[in-house]
Amino acid sequence: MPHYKIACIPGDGIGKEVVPAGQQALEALAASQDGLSFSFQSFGWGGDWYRAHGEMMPADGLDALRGADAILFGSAGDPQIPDHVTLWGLRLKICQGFDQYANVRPTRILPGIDGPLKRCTPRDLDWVIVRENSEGEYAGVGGRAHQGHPIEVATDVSILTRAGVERIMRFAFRLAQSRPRKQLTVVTKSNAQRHGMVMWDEIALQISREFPDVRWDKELVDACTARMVNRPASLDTLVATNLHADVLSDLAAALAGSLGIAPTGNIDPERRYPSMFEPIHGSAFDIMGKGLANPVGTFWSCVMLLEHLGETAAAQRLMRAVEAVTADPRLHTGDLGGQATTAQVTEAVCRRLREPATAAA
Ligand SMILES: NC(=O)C1=CN([C@@H]2O[C@H](COP(=O)(O)OP(=O)(O)OC[C@H]3O[C@@H](n4cnc5c(N)ncnc54)[C@H](O)[C@@H]3O)[C@@H](O)[C@H]2O)C=CC1
Ligand SMILES: CC(=O)C(=O)O
Ligand SMILES: [K+]
Ligand SMILES: [Mn+2]
Repeated sequence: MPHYKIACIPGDGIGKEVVPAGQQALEALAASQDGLSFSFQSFGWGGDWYRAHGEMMPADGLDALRGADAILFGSAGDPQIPDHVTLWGLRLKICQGFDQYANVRPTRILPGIDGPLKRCTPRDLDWVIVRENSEGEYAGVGGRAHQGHPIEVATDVSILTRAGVERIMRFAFRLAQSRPRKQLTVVTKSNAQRHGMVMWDEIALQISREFPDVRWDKELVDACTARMVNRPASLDTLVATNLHADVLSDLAAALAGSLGIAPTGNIDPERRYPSMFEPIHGSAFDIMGKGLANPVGTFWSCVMLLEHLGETAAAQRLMRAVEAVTADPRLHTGDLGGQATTAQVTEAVCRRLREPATAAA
């Protein structure tokens, strides 16, 4: 009988609201499916932990997570603490510590959601962005000197390694191959970034030869933003560097209706370590603590978590429950133009999950 240990890290801001919602959905799922069970361990790391202990998580915190089957994460980001301290002290510490090098970000226009593009139907927008999640612009390499002096200097050096690019390209081609259209767009900037991105392009070509059945093309990142808006149906799977994909995926989420619905998996494809699932959004300082956050991005992240565990039927059941709820505009939160609260949306999803399997399935 499958029993899964899930580590929950709500973190900061609306993470504290959406992660408990995700846990409730997983509990409702288990309660209504024979043989599926979870135990949850919650970690109070983040800004409050920093105020109490001077660090975002304990130095040996990764050891406490190592035995988990998966991690459900909220957000790192506190209005009183610099953003680079919160992000590097928690989320990136886990992503890098567990070498979760593939960040996977699916985007679709869910039923009932009115996207901002007037000529884009739900059939036209069905993307997965693969974000390199271990190096590139967010490698953390660089430094600052002579602070406050006129000669002050600061660098963030983008690092691309052959090993790092090969593994993310292989992952992206394989993912594209598993989707019906078998199509990959390699996002680049090899006109202006004339070293790392040129190697990126060369490795894409090399890896493409292992996947003769995948159709692929290359797009400069600036032009890619326009293509996402003007020709969404021409895209399917995309692969991009850490920074490029970070930006493109917020755009993708907005084009699908809201930042509040989009999910992420921070995946270790080799399964040496637990993978971590989270909504793509951050702490949302403007709405935190008010019970207004859209929990759909977290529910969808739970769907990805279940898929990663091989619980395909449960994943589909949760996704259908979420889609049934987004189809009802009375259950839309403020980011989607509605008035529903986090609790109302969560209760509606859980109610559907508790319905007899045939009705919900
Ligand atoms: N993975 C992580 O831990 C991330 C952390 N952050 C951190 O979060 C903090 C705030 O960052 P921002 O740039 O403002 O991005 P954000 O994603 O927190 O918010 C951007 C806008 O989207 C809205 N929004 C986001 N999620 C929503 C939801 N579930 N329901 C309804 N509305 C939602 C917010 O209200 C805000 O207006 C910063 O400290 C940042 O570093 C940001 C992105 C990811
Ligand atoms: C930090 C951030 O924006 C992200 O992980 O998407
Ligand atoms: K997040
Ligand atoms: Mn982001």
